[in-house]
This record gives sequence, structure tokens and C-alpha cells, in this order.
Amino acid sequence: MVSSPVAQPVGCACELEIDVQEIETVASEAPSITTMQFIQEFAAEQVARMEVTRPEVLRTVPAYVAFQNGAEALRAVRLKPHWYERSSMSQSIGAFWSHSWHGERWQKIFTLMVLYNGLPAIVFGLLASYLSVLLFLCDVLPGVERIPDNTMSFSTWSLVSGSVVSFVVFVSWRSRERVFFDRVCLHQTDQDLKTAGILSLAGILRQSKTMLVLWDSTYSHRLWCLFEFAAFLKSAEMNSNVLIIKPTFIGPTAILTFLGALVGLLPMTVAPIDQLLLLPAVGFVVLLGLGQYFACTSLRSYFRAVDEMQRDLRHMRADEAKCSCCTQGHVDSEGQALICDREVVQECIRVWFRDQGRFEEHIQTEVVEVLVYNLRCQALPYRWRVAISTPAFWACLDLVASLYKNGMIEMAVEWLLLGFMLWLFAGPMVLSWFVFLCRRLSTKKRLDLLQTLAVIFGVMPLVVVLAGFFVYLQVTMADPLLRAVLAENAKDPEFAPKNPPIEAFLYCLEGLGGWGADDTKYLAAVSTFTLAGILERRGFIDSSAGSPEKRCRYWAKVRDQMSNRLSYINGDSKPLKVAVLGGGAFGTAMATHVARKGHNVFMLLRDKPVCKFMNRNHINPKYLREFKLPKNIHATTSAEDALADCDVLIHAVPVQSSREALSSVKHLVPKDAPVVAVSKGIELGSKKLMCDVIPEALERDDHLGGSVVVVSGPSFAQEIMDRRPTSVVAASQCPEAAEKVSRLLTSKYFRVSKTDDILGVEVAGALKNVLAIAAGICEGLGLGTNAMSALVTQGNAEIRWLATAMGAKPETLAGLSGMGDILLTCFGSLSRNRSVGVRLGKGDPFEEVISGKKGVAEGVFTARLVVELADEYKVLLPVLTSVARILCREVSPKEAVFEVLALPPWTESA
Ligand SMILES: NC(=O)c1ccc[n+]([C@@H]2O[C@H](COP(=O)([O-])OP(=O)(O)OC[C@H]3O[C@@H](n4cnc5c(N)ncnc54)[C@H](O)[C@@H]3O)[C@@H](O)[C@H]2O)c1
Ligand SMILES: O=P(O)(O)OC[C@H](O)CO
Repeated sequence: MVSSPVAQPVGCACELEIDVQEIETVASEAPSITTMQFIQEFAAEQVARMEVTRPEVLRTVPAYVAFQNGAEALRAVRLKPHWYERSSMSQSIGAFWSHSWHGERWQKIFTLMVLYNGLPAIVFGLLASYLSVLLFLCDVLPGVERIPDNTMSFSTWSLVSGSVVSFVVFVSWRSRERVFFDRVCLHQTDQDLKTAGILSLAGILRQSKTMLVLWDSTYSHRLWCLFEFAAFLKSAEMNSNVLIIKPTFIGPTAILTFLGALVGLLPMTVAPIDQLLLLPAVGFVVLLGLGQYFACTSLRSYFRAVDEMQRDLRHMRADEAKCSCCTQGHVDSEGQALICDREVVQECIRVWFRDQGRFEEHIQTEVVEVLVYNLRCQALPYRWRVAISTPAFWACLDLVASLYKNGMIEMAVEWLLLGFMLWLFAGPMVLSWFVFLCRRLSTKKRLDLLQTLAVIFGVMPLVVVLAGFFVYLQVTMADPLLRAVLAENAKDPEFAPKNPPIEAFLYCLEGLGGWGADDTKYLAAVSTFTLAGILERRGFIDSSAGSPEKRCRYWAKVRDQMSNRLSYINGDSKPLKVAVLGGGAFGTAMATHVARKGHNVFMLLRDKPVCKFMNRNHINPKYLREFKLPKNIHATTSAEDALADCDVLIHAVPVQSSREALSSVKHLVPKDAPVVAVSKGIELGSKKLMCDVIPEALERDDHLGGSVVVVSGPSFAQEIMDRRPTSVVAASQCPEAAEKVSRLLTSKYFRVSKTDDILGVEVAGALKNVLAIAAGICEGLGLGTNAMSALVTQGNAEIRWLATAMGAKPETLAGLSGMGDILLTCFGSLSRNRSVGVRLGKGDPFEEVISGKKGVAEGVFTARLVVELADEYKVLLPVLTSVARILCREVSPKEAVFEVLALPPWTESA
């Protein structure tokens, strides 16, 4: 005779207990069956009715209770009676948690937390990020400087506040959804209530809107789990209950991937910009190398477990499912008999499905299908993937706020769109591709490492394709610079892109090179050109349009655009208004160079038809006609339009006309705009240099040279137009003006050094023109290279003597504006001063040479002053003064040469 309750932990973690004494009497009336059999039949009958035996057993608990005290109720091995007090009677149940107590408990806890706390965590994280960005924009929260020597202020608040708030909400959110959680809702010590609860399990399930199956590989082997599943299927025939199946591993995986994204993105919002590629690259490798490895191995073993479950369930037999009573031989730890849960469950199944065979067939077909579909295809649904990608959006929001605050509105909008796309589209897509690959490569355990690596590298092509797609979208839809280049190229048969998306993508790769650290730049440049080469050979792009020369010009064009970006990043955050006075060869070259850097250029000309032609055809009809001008050059005769509010004025009018040209517009030139002087000469009469003429003409306070920056050095206008590498020096007494001008002019092929020796730079630039005429005469006379070299050496010494006597620094004369420009003009065939000399040397009359000359030869004017200056500063200048004498027709070129040769030799050290 069994005299005590039957205590048995079962799948739902409770004990099926029936007061045997109470029903012994009933059993004695039916002597054909044993008491045990009777109890089992009685229990089965109760359960199969799918009703609750007493109203108070229909209980629920807010979901957050399960997470209290470190998720004690989900974690602890020993059951605690007071848990029951946290539950209360309820009419309806939000979710019935169906799970096995034999799987990983922590996995289950994290998955439940993600299910119940994940959404609020993300929502509050987003709100926090919006709010912090708003406070940053209102100057309440400070920014960080991420560009060396630049005051641009960056936000890091969105990512930081978003993640901190998300974490806090995730661990502390109290979800009030009413759930049936067996450990809390079934009484653990009151045997009556406990028994009633267990016998009502199917009824409770029937009252539940949802059955949440927390699946792990032990689930489908446990008898009570199968029972709950069967009860759900039965109740679904009567009610429209919803089944949700979540693998328990998914919670920790989602949390780890989310954290991985955070760690990987953090450097992108806090690291110095010039380390931008390097640091995330490290984060990326760590993330991919380690994060992906663990995520991949766990996902692959999960899919293997699902496959195994599918195989098992296809041959599932309720008799073989595990239950603790059978494992314990139906005897508890105190030696008392236990009723067999299997008998009870099997009896229920027989009632619900008429016979066990039908139930098993149902499980083997439809149930397997539902389970497998949910576990294989819905393992990481879209909502979860979006949540995991949220850090990418926070990081973009930081960038958006930084750009917006620094006035780059268009780029801010661009990045906002990009952020949304990364968050809602690209991130989820990469994750689902990753899960797909894990699923496809999960079948065999053999070659495990190889398969894991195949998944990791298999994700790369999609990342590259998506990056290319975004880059394409960004540059073609949102980037006005590239849009303009592509549109312009499309019209120009010489540069028409064969495949705009691919070429836009290459353009951006090139751009990445501009943004990164030095070695990354190099890498990006090499890979771009390699890629371009491959694509070109395969016929996807046609950047060459035939000749290598054209190809160079094509990529030079692309590089121009990128150097604009680089200069933005370096601080020229917004395009400047630049006015250019003088529409000759050098004015056109400087205007073109600055316009190629993306600035708005206004050329102030005197000739209306020329302006009209230039604005319509983007060609200067008078100078350098062979070059197309950028469209952001506007030619005008209105001094007001050109000069009002200009940030910088470039002065490219010949020296002798400079005072007149500047005085007529002096009231329009903004007082704080630096004036870049490129004219090389000395004013006749006053013997003044441009650094004096300009402040005087503009009536500027000549403190710090009236913000004049003299730009000089070997720089032919034509070669600048042709994007040939050029180095010049910017000389100024005003460091801020020199810095501004240097930033304005610096590009990948235009290097600007700085000096404060403005006098040395100007005197050298003016006198080298006189020497260039002498060199031309030597050439015209056909005196040969020996004579030419001796002449240039002598002339160089004379320039040094006079310039240092006037106060120039000797090192300036050895630099770009001295030696550099002497070499260019004396030996370069493009020099106009030299070509005047060549014709004189050949015997052409001076008037004829000058009247037929297109473009100013400043040396002709400067030569006239050389004699006076030699007298004034007491220096002997035989070569330079003989040029003056030739021009005044005092001597013929030939006589002058022999006069110089007749001079006594002097010591080299002089
Ligand atoms: N051409 C070069 O390669 C080069 C290189 C470096 C420096 N520079 C210097 O730049 C200066 C200009 O040279 P360029 O080559 O352009 O000369 P240029 O002869 O080609 O052009 C001079 C321009 O100045 C304009 N001009 C003349 N008087 C004017 C006035 N009063 N008001 C407004 N415009 C006026 C002319 O109309 C013409 O368009 C020179 O001092 C030269 O030494 C020239
Ligand atoms: O053509 P030139 O002789 O005026 O020389 C141009 C320059 O000064 C180049 O630096």
C-alpha cells in the first residue's frame, strides 16, 4: 500500500503529488486495478480535460519577477516556497513558458532578458542618444577634438549614452507582462495546491495567449516538454494560441554581437581622424577574428543540434522520451513509490489524439516542420538583427551631429541617411548572411576550423558589395562633388565613364586613402589602382580612353576631388569665396587651381565679352585656351560681385599696373581678407615691392604687411593647369594669413612652404626675370651650354649680393623663390622673359619683340631699376646691368657678352 505522496520532479519542475489515502477508498471499490494504476488514470483524466481544477491555480507573475535577485528563480537548483507569493490569480495568461530544466540555465536567462527587456533597452538607448546629440548641438555637452591642430568639435555622446542607457535599462527593466512560470506559479510546499496546479497544467496552457518554447537540445527528449507541446497543439484546435519558439543560445549570441559592434565602433567616434582607418581596422580584426569565430562555432553547433533534433523527432516515440520517474525506477530518495508520469502523459495523449500512434505521427510530421522552420529560419529574426545593428546608427548619429555643428549640413544629411541604411538594411543583411552561411556549413563536424573560416571569409564579399553600394549611393546621390565630376565627365567624350558606379566606387577608395593614416593611404592608393587596372582590363571601366596620358589626366581629375575632401578634413571645412584680380595666364592658373579644390572663385576682368565667353564655355579665350576651366569659376566685370565678402584675394596683375588696379577697388576688398601677391617685380618710380604697393593701394594699416602673402617660386602657369607637381613658398609677416593661404593652395600636386622673409622672396622673384632675359640672349646668340651655365651662376651671385644688401636672408636666395625660380626661368622654354631675350639675342629689334609679345615680361621693367639699385646699394652687377643697357640699346647683345667676358675674374667666395 502506498501511503505517502508521490514526489517527482518532472519536465515542468514541479512534483506530481496526489493524496493517495484520500482515493484509496475509491480504489478499493475497483479491486481489479492497483492503487498506482488508479492514481495514474485519475490524474490522466484530470489533465486530459484541459481545465483547471481550482480557480486559484490559474496564476501569473510579471515577467520581471523571474529576473529578480540575479534571476534566482531561473537559476537556483533548490526551490524556495516564498516564490509562490510573488504570483497572483489571473484571468488570462500572456505567455506560458515551456522549457526544459536540463539545458543551460544562463543561456535561458539571457534569452528571456533579451525577449522582455531588449526592446525597451533599445528604445531608451535611442532616446538617450537623440537627447545627448541635441544637448551637444546646443553646446550643453562638450565635444572632443579629433583632428590635430583643428578646432572642429566632435560628438561621442550618441554612442556612449545610447549604450550606457541601453545597458542600464536592459538589466533593470521591469516587464509587467503576465506569464506562467512554473517555479513561481505552482506552489512548492502545499501538496494540495501543487497537485491541483499540475493536474491543471493543460487547462492553464489553454488559457494562455502564447506558448513560449525556450528550446535547447534537451527539450525534445523530455517527456513533459513533449506533453506541453501536445497540450498546446490540442488547445490550438480550440483557441487561436500563438506558438513562439526561441533557441536559448540566441540571447547570449545577440548580446555578444551587440557588444562586439559597440567595441568595434567606439574608436570610430573617439579616435583621432588620421587614425580612423587604423584603429577600427584593429577593432575590426579583433571583432571578426574572435567575435565571429565564437559566434560562428556556436551557431554552427546550434544548427547541428537542430538537425539532430529533426532526425530524432522523425522517429520519435513517446515511450522513449525521458522522464525522471522512469530514470529513478519510480522510487523517490526516501524509498517511496512514485507514480509514472509517462503513464499519465501517454493516457492524456491517447485521450487527445485517440491513440499514441497518431500523436507520434503528428509530431514526426507537422510538429517537426514547425519546429525546424522556427529554429532554422527564424533563429535571428529581422527585429533582432536591427537591434544588434543599433550601435552603427548611434555612431553615425555622432558623426551627423559633428558635421552639422561644424556647418557641413549637406554631409550631415548624407550621413544621417547612411546611418539609417546601415541600421535598418546593411547590418541586418550582413547578419542574416552570416547566419545563412553558418546554417549551410553546419552539417559536418569534419574540417570544423576550415568551415568556420569559410563562414568568416564568406561574409566579406557581402560586406564589400554593400560598402560599394553605399559608397555609390553616397557619392552619386548625396555627394555634390562627385556628382558634378561624373556629370561633367559624362558629357566629355574624352572622360565619359564607361561604368559610373564602378568608377564612383574607385573614386571613394581613393578617397579613403586620403582620409587614413599614411600607410593606410598608401594601401588604399595601391589597391585602387590595382583594382582599376583589373577592371579596366576586363572592360568594366574605360578610364584610359586610349592613351596612358589621358588615363593619367582622368585619375588626376579624380585625385583633385579627393584632395578637396582631404583639405576639408584638414580644416577647410567649407568652400571659401576667392577673388582673383587679373585674368592673364597666371590669374587663370591660380583661379583654376583653387577652384579645383572646391572653392568658389570669382575672376575680376575688364572685358565683358571675355567674361561672357568664359562663363558660357569655361575657357579663357585669351590665355591657356587649351584648358577647360572648372565650373566654379565665375568671371565678372563687377568688382562688387567679385570682391564683396571674399575670404581671400589673389592679385595677379602685372606689377606696373597693380597700384592702379587695386586703388580702384580698395573700398570693396574686405579688411581682413589676406591678399596673395603673385606678381614678380618692382614698381618703377617708387622702387617699391608688392608687399608695400598692396597695403598702400588698399590703404591698409601696414602692420604685419597689411596681410599680404607673397607666393613665389618655380611655377609656370601652364604646368599648374596641367597639374604638374609644383612647389612654391608663401612669405608673409602675418602668420595667420600665411597659414590660411597655405591651406587654400596646398593640394596633392601643389606644395606650399612658408617663410617670413617677404623681402628676400620678392627681390629674388623680381631679379630672376632680368637674369632670364640674359639667359635668353645667351641662348639666342647660340653661345652654348658652358656660357649659359657660367652666366646663370654669375647672375645668381649678383642677385644674392643685391638682395642681401637690401636685407634679404641668404637662405631665401638658395630656396624656391631664388635658385628654384632662376633655374626654371633661365632654362625653361615656357618663360616669357627668357623668350624676350632669345629674340633679342637672335637680333630682333626690341620694339618688335615687345609689341608682338603676348603676356607680360616683368624683367623688362625691373631691368630699368637694376642700375639704380646697384648704385644705391653699392654692389657690382655686371650681368644684370648689361641687360638694362641692351634694353636701352646702349650696347648690342654681342657687345654686352664680350664686356662681361672681359671682366677680371673674382674669387668664388665673394
Ligand atoms: N605666367 C606665369 O607663369 C607666371 C608665374 C608666376 C608669376 N607670374 C607673375 O604674375 C603676374 C601676372 O602674370 P601673367 O602671366 O598673368 O600676365 P599676363 O600678361 O598673362 O596677364 C596679365 C593680366 O593682367 C590684366 N591687367 C593688366 N592691367 C590691369 C589692370 N590695371 N587692372 C586689371 N587687370 C589688369 C591683363 O588684362 C591681363 O589679363 C606677373 O607679375 C608675373 O610675373 C606669372
Ligand atoms: O614666364 P615668366 O618669365 O614670366 O616666368 C614665369 C615665372 O615667374 C615662373 O615662376
